[in-house]
Amino acid sequence: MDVPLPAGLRFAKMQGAGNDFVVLDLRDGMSCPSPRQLVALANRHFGIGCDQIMTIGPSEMADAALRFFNPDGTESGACGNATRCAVVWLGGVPGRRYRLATAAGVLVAERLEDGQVRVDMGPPRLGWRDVPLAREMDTLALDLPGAPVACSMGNPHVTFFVDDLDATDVAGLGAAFETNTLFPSRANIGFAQMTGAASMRLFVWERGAGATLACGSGACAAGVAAIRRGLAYERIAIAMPGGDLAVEWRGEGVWLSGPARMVFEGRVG
Ligand SMILES: N[C@H](CCC[C@H](N)C(=O)O)C(=O)O
Repeated sequence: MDVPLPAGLRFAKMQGAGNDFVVLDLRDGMSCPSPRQLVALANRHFGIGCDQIMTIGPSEMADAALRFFNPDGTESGACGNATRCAVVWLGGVPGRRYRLATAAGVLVAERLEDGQVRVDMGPPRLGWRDVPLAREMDTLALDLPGAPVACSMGNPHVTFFVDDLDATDVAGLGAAFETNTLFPSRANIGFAQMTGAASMRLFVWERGAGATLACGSGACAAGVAAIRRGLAYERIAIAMPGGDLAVEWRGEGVWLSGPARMVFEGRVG
């Protein structure tokens, strides 16, 4: 890891349910680090360390434009927890609706009176080409062991329903399925255990990041999967290792709610 870090780069460290982010505000003209520098900044030993880097840029059609980069340097079209953190960074005025331009579309988000932040992640894309899959298949039960459910939230998600999450090899199975040839863009792999008609436990192995303490778009995908399978109704409480999220889906946009916190601000040496 001999990539020189961009000296003087100002950043913020934020987290949502333990999913942690380096936030780079480029709206005042600060240049975006190179892809190799982004990888170095995300490294937890040689850099700042995070699950994703989020850049916040100017936008003519929204309050800001967001981009998301995994620690392996790949860019994602969606990142639910980072999007929620962006609302806090932009001021987080309760009751104000923030419009955030992303590769998956312009999302609407707001700070709730209890301090949590919720975002409309847009509708799930349920077709096999949307995920995307390498060949035509029913996304409600993929032709894979465990017959998982697939969708896109602007990024590809596959959700397995398991009886005992603690007995599930999340890292081994997650890494194997992430790069399965059925997923030409790879995939985020979720493992969900229903704990009631309106609740589940969820672990996610993230594409390009590995196991994280929470995954916002993964929670949306798992909630949609449960509702499509008839395992839950419109709103689901989702307990993840780093904290609790909530997902609501009534057939249109998927609303993701949860905590979003500033941790510290810093400057690269
Ligand atoms: N690793 C994901 C992006 C981050 C998703 C997650 N952190 C979230 O909150 O949605 C991907 O490559 O699609």
